[in-house]
Amino acid sequence: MAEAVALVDTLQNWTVLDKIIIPTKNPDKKLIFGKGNFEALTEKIKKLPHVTAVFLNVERISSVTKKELEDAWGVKVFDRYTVVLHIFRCNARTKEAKLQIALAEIPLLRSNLKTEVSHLDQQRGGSRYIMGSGETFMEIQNRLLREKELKIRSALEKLRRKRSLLRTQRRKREFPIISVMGYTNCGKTTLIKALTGEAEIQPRDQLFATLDITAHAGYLPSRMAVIYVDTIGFLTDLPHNLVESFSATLEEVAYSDLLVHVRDITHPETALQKASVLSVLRNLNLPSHLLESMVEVHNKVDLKESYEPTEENALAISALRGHGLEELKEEIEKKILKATGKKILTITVNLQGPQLSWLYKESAVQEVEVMPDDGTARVKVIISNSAFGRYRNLFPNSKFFVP
Ligand SMILES: Nc1nc2c(ncn2[C@@H]2O[C@H](COP(=O)(O)OP(=O)(O)OP(=O)(O)O)[C@@H](O)[C@H]2O)c(=O)[nH]1
Ligand SMILES: [Mg+2]
Repeated sequence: MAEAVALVDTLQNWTVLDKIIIPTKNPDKKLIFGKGNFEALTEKIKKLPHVTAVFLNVERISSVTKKELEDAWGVKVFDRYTVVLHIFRCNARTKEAKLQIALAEIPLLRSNLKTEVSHLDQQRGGSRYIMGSGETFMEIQNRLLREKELKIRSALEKLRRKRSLLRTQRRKREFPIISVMGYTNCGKTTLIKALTGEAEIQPRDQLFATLDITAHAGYLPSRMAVIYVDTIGFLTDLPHNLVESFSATLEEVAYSDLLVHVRDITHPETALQKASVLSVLRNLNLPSHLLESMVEVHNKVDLKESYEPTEENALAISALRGHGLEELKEEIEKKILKATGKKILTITVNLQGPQLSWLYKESAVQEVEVMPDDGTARVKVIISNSAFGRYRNLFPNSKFFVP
């Protein structure tokens, strides 16, 4: 119920006047309430003079049901899908987010069309051809929708290619990619802001504040540069594959080196939220090591007195107050090194030799400490196992140690 209210409150100028919990039957069925409940509900709605809409907190209702309820109550009726879409519409800033919303609306338009046409047909008896075009009204509308959909898809495809290009470039430059994901409003954006120190990032106390996937650079304790990817929040009972913004998030998740799962442990339904996120992830056929290495973060601990995670391996933090971030970075670094098959080493090189320039080319040099007395330098590098093997073949007498 709290979440349903939060969804409505996220929309400007919308307020909840009254709320009620009643059982629903199969939402695919035309009648989703029992007769008695339906009558009680109708009476309740009629008694509220200022009500302008009814929000049924179910995944989706069919357009037939929607029409029937709207006729009975004389107000608009929304389900989770339409409310979330509306939030998206209000929050969309970029071209991509706007296109994604337009695409997510197509199935709604299509099912509305069906209801509309069946009404027309009842009125006029059977389908008719429009002005000798050889197409019925339904066929024309369907064709227009199809054309619209194709246009949106191809525009989105262009943007997606751009994103995949960026991804390839990130890969080439060997920045490990860390996807920060979790339920909506759990603090993903706040955490990325804290980890990267990027001042322009704006977290908001709102469901679906973030609608675009963005990448932000940050540093781990050994000064390894990484990319944090901010993603769209999850929500229970939503057809995630239908909403393209989610698909893009899920695609991005599959390409990362590490997943960080942020949880708002102050939320009354935090356990349910976790289960919901994990169940979407499990259905994605992600490489199993990504799921196994996932870092679970318990956020907003500043609001709880002396909080201790019950889950093993979970890290307690406050993204807002900056608690526990050093431990989190250490943990991320450990897992990134493992995932990418890299190690951090300090290698002693002779400054007269070619070692240093070789290391600059083949590894990520973090620090160079020159020893003026003997013409050597200690070079701290992040290097892949294979590159280090080659280094040792080329320079067999080299000295190195793990810092
Ligand atoms: N008290 C407290 N509030 C936090 C903390 N982290 C985030 N918040 C608040 O939680 C709200 C949501 O934060 P965001 O970072 O926008 O959350 P998000 O997960 O990016 O949300 P969406 O993009 O909407 O899915 C904001 O009001 C934050 O200030 C925390 O550690 N402590
Ligand atoms: Mg966000």
